[in-house]
Formats: sequence, structure tokens, C-alpha cells
Amino acid sequence: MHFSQLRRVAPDGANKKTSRVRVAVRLRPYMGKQDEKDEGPCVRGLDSQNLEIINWRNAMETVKYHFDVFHGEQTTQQEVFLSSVKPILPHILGGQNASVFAYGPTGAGKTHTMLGSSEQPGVIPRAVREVFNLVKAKDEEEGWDYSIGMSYLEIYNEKVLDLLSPGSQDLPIREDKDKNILIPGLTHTTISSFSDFDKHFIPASLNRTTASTKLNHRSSRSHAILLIKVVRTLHAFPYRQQTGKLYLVDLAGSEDNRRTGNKGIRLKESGAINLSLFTLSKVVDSLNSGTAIRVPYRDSKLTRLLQDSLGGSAHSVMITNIAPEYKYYFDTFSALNFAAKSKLIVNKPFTQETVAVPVLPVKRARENHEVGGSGTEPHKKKQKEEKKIEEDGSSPSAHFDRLAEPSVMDRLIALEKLMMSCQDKNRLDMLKDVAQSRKEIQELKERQREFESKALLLSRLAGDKVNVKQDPVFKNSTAPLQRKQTSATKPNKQQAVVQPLQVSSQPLQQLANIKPSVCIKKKLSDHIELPDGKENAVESGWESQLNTSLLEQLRQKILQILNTGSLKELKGLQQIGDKKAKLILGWREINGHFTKLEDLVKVEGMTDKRFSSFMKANILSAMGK
Ligand SMILES: Nc1ncnc2c1ncn2[C@@H]1O[C@H](COP(=O)(O)OP(=O)(O)OP(=O)(O)O)[C@@H](O)[C@H]1O
Repeated sequence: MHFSQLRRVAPDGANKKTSRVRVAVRLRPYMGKQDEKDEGPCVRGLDSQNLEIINWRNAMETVKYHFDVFHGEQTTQQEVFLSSVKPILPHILGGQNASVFAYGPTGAGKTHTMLGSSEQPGVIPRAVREVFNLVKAKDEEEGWDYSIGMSYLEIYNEKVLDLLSPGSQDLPIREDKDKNILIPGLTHTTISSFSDFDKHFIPASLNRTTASTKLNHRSSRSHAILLIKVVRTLHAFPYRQQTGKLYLVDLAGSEDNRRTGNKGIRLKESGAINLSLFTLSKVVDSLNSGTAIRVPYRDSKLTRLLQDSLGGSAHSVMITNIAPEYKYYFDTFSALNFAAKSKLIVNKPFTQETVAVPVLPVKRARENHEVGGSGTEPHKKKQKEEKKIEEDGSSPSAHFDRLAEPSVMDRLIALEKLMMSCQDKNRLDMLKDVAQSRKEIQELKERQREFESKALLLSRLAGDKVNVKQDPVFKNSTAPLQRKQTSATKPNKQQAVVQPLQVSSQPLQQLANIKPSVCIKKKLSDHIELPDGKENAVESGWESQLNTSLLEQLRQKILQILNTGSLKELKGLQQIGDKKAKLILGWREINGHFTKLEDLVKVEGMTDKRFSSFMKANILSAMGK
């Protein structure tokens, strides 16, 4: 029977909606040599979806990335298969397409993930076995006959080569009227069992073009693409037929030409690899951002070939492999940026040892390069301290010195720019917001520290002199604080007006509703709506009119918001604007928690009077609901 003459039908569940590419990241175990061992990893997992890598711009920070799935160093081949690949396989039997591809730097574990070894088989053998199992489990009664076939090819230097028929020429890629991608002339072999598959696959794998680079002895210089095709045909007239394709792709390594010493033919290979990987990144980005009108499949052979199995109604998974050693830092960083949906700079040291080491290695490297290392005294002192720290090798900046050649730095900067230009606007805005908020919190933290040291000075002076306020030394050294106090003495109408708490303060209001006292509410309202806006009339004594247990509950709730509330939740409190909320966050970062509500006066700009007014406004607001 000639199936090619039979009518093809649309796959089950196929629709016009473009599906996104699921992104998983797999971190392979540390494999540095013994003498490199002390360096430790530069990247580590946080949980099943997040990981962090040291920020090359500032070794005191980490950059946190979020993915659909994160597979840590201990993750087994079986776990990777079960969570990232197995769920998509049943779709192939229903006539839909799918692709699984391993992306990442050379030596980071792509081949291990896709192929594995006989002791630890990877995605390819497990997926093929599973397809056979799924077909076997199909009920005869459903009326379909299944046949499984395979093709195996590589894309090397933008040429499509048939691995089942070595020595063949570059094959063309075509598209039929139903938008299916075809490769005329490509060997397609029917396979009846897993061992049948193995018989064809193993010798074909040896035909794969590999060569050695400085980074990895067995570096793969081509994209190896295994196609498993499942065709199902109805027993009876009209002999409907459906074809599902599964592409299992071990991509070439994405090493950087200038670092790997590639010349001549290797350089040409790298150019082709980089072109196709760059196009793949644009395709994945277009599919996942959902904003692109045109997905640039045609810009490389790889993406053109995968066109009907990546996006559209296909099910796609990209497993990005990364390595933890510092020598892979640049590659890991670019692989993560390629794969990431979002990233966040976290102001947190990577290891405990780095906590006390305020180093800015990148900045220093560039400064040295640009201005010959000259600088002010404090700058020189800082450099000296940094040098000392780096000599004993305890700082991550020591590792970055190797990356800190101007050419590598320039490429990291260019990479970031490129990444930014590829991002959709929202992501860019989000990054800008994060950077801005961090800057503000940093400034506020510095001011808070200043404030605290002044407060300390004040308490010392209070021990020496009876009336601190008249101490001229203190007056001079606390100018900003005094400015705040001066403005606080002006009547502030807003402070006297009690408004309902905003959305984020809902729990506080709910709490107040437990035992509302109409009588008290009215009385309090009378007080707070004084026409002249003066708050002193209700500043004291108002608490005594409230039910004490309710008052305590409200106080606890406010304390909880102060201690755990987000910026938005803090701003939901009465009399806490954006600036004050950030000051509170800054105070929390430095000091931990407020033990009691009265501790709020330790935050810059919060006087006793303002605190009383704050308490009154929040409690009355909750009561007034
Ligand atoms: N998760 C892992 N667990 C144990 N060993 C691993 C793991 N991942 C990779 N390896 C080992 O690391 C080495 C490099 O891995 P692999 O050859 O798979 O890298 P690759 O990314 O495929 O490189 P290339 O681009 O050259 O193909 C191999 O010895 C491999 O066995």
C-alpha cells in the first residue's frame, strides 16, 4: 500500500496557537581538576526552578535566573527524562510533532544528557524505548496500525548530511503545501524494536563530525538530529493516516572562537555554529515572548529544519546544559541569558567568605585599563585591600581576574547589550525597575547607617551633656536629621486625615472587623475630623478608649506588616509613602526585625510624634472600616 497516496489529516488537537518552548536547565557535577578544586563552583541551584551565578559586574552579587525546570547536579538521567521529556511523547502517537534539544557550552553535558552511556542512558535511548512501549500499549480495538521509522542527520557548516548514508551530499530542505518540512533523499528506516534502532543508530553516531578544541577533547562541531517518525493508519476505509515527528537534537557546543583558539576550518565551523545557535535563540525568544510577527525560522538550516516541530502546535523542550567551573563562566553566563525568561540581580554574596569583601573587580579592571590605575587615596587604599584579599584567593573576584581581560569584558558587555536588544520591552522595563529599586534601597541603607551612627553619637553625647539639643557639635553633624525634624514640626494635614487602608492592608481591616465598636468608632471619628487639622487633640488618650485585646491584635498586625510586608504592603499602611517604605525595607535589611512597634522611631525621619500619629492613623483606619 502506498501511504503517500493516502489522505493526510490534521493531527489531533492541532490548532493555530503557537506553543512556547519549555526551558529546563541542567547543571552537571563539578569536574575541575584537583588543583582547581579550591575554586569551587561559580553557579549553583536554589530550588527546582531557580539558580544563581556570581555577577561578573560585582562579585558581591549573584544573578538569579528562573526557568520552567532546574535540574541540579544530583539529578539522574531518569529524573531528567521523566520530568522534561516523557510527558510530551504521547503526542507523537496522536500525529503531533515534538522536539527536545540540548543546548549549552562545549563540555557542559549535552551529549551526556541526550545520549548518555550504557550505564546511564540519556534522553535518546529512553525516549525511543518509551515510544515503542506506548505503541505496544495501544489498544488494537482503536483501529490504528502504527509504524515507527528513524532518520539521523547532522548539520555541519550549514550542510545537511545523512548519517545513515555516510558520504552523501548536502541535502535540501523543503516544505510541502501543508507546511510540513521534508528532506528529499534523506534515508528513512523503519524500525521494529529498540534493538533494531540501536543497530542503525550506533554506527551512524560514529559518522558524526567531531573534532578537538582547547575546551573539550570530544567537542561536537555539528548539530546531531535524530528523527523518530510515528505513522498511524486506520485499518479500514478511508485509511486515514497521521504522522507525528519527534526530533531529538544534540546541538553543537557554543564556545567562543577567540577563547578556544579556533583558526581556519575550526573558525569556519564556529561561525556556522554561532549563526545557527543565534538564530535558534531568536526563534525561541520569538515563540516565548509571543510578540514576534515573524519567527525567523528561515535564517538557518537548523531552525528551518525544526520549523514544523518547534512552536506552532508542536511540543518543545530545550534542556540547557551548564557546567559549574569558573573556566566555563563566560559560556555559562551566555547560555543562561539565552535560555532565561527573566533574571534578577540579588545583592547577596555567593559564599560566606565573600560577605566581608566589598570588591568591584570588573570596575577596577576597567579603571586600571583606562586610567592606568591612578586614583584618589581612598581608591588606592581600596585597591590595596582588594589585592590582599585576592592574593589569598578567598574572593570570587580572583576568578574574574582571569576573565577581566579587556576583550572578554567587552564581549560580556556586548553580550548583555545584545541580550537586552533581544528582550521584549517588559523584560527590559523590569530589569530597569529592579536596578532602580536596588539603587534607591542602597542609598536609603546608607542614609540609615548614617542616621544610626548619628543616633549613637547622640546617645554618647547625652551621657556627657544634660541637654543634647544645645550641643553645637551635634547640631553640625546632624544636618539632614535636623532638616527632617524641622519639616516635621509643620502641620501636616495629611497626617491628621485618617483614610481607609489600601488593598494590601486588607488583613488589618479584617482583624478590626472582629469586634467593631460602633460607639467608639463614632467618638473617634469626631476626634479625627477636627476642622483645623490639628492632630494634638487626639494624639494622646485615644488608645484608652479601645478594647485592649483588639488594640493588641491590631498592633501585632501592624508589627507583622512592618517586619514582613513587601514595598507595596508597607505603602498600604497609613502615612507610609514610597520613601518611608523603602527606608523601612532598608532598616530591615540592616537590622533584621522590629522587636516592638516603638522601634519604628529608629528609622530615619520617624520621630516620636510621627510614630504616635502613624499608630493612631492605622488603628483608627482599621477600626473605621
Ligand atoms: N550530569 C552529569 N553527570 C555526570 N557526568 C556528566 C554529566 N554531564 C556531563 N558529564 C560528563 O562531562 C563530560 C562532558 O560532557 P559531554 O561530552 O556530554 O559535553 P557536551 O556538552 O556534549 O560537549 P560537546 O559540545 O563537545 O558535545 C563527559 O565526560 C560527561 O560524561
